[in-house]
Amino acid sequence: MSTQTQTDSAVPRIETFSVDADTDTSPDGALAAWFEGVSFGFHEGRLEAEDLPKLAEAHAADGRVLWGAYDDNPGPHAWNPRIPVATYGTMVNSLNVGGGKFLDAHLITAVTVRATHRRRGLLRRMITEDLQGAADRGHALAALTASEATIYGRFGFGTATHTTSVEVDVRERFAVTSPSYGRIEVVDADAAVHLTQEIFAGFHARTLGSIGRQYAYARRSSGLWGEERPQPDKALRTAVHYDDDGRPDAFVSYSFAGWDKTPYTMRVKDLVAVSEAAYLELWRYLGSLDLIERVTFTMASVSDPLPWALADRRCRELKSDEDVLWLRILDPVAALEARAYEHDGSVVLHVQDPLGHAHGAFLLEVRGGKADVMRLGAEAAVGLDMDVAALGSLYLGGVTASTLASAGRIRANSADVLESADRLFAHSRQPYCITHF
Ligand SMILES: CC(=O)SCCNC(=O)CCNC(=O)[C@H](O)C(C)(C)COP(=O)(O)OP(=O)(O)OC[C@H]1O[C@@H](n2cnc3c(N)ncnc32)[C@H](O)[C@@H]1OP(=O)(O)O
Repeated sequence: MSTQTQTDSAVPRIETFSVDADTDTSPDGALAAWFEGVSFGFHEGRLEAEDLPKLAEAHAADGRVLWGAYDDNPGPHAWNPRIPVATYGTMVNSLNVGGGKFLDAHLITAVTVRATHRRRGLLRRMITEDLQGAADRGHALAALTASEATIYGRFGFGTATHTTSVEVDVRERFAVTSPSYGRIEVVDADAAVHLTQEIFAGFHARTLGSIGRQYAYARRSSGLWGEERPQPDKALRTAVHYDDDGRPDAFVSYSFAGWDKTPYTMRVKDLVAVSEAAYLELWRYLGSLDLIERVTFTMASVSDPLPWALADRRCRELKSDEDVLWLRILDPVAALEARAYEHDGSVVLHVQDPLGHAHGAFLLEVRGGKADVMRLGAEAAVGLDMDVAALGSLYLGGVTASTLASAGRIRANSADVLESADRLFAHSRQPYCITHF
């Protein structure tokens, strides 16, 4: 499928296409040119022709829609004009919105604009058109993971989940004190590709804020594919934890940083567990690796139980806190009715949205954990007033209305309204997303 929009030949022509079994995967095809555009935008190397069929298979499996902006007026010696000067991609995957509920999210990825064409409104053009399309197709929200935190707020995205980066000293003083169970096995890549998918499915089903994973993930987490290319990553090892009944309930994939790096370090690439107990078992395993002095993990939960399970909690050093999921509410009625609530109550929200999708006043009423949301007239009394990006941050309960009010991101007409909004949006657990896309 391929569609074109507009145009006046002075501005790049935008084309969108999807990938299927018939897509040309030769180095001269539009798909290869699109990948070259993405690689250029993220400062990666040129594409290897042999990788194209596998990359195409992955993009087809994800149901991605690819956007390219083409400059039809290139200079005399310009790089191949078939390579887009801007790229953009979308796909749909599920977001866990708590209480065993899921919402299909419109995911945005692969956003690049070539330096020669930047700051002329190409991103704005693509994202504005795309968000309108997603809203027209009935998506209640869009999501992305951002390369820089300064880009997407203006388009209505707010940070909704965070992870922490930790370094753990696993020398003699390291000991996990929680009760031990089950067993660990090192598995080969072919088995790992299935096991990591199965374990992730268990994690996704129970974890607020989790986004379903794209096709390449299990291949990269198992070492069948590397990070840069769909070729084996021979340095990556995968260990799986099985419970007492032999069911796989956690995996970790990791690689050694090398003998020239001290302290000797194991880097966790991916670590997924269906329960806290299984998570701690993986740490017990990582702590048992001979010759290793330090383990690094960049995707720990902000409510990580590890320090509380260590004999010496100072073994775990917190290095940084990073935003992961950015949410953009497109339809406040559908989005707010879809999520789970742990407390009853009601609040009137006034939402400012420069793009219009979520603009308006809404009464959110929760009874018996079920939400009803009604659109009100502009004259409705204000409870909370916020822009749509703040609503995206509030949506999964990763930050409270009070904190956003303290930061000047929300205005409340009384302390009582803030307090009831805090209760209404709160989840007993912090949202945790370990999918980058
Ligand atoms: C979901 C993802 O894929 S995240 C990956 C994003 N991509 C990258 O980081 C790759 C490197 N960067 C780029 O390719 C480009 O600079 C992009 C895509 C970030 C921006 O593309 P452009 O076409 O230059 O953006 P555009 O001209 O439409 O700018 C729109 C607005 O965003 C602002 N903006 C754009 N990029 C940035 C930035 N990096 N930091 C701060 N503001 C930015 C512009 O100033 C403009 O603001 P305004 O309209 O409010 O005045």
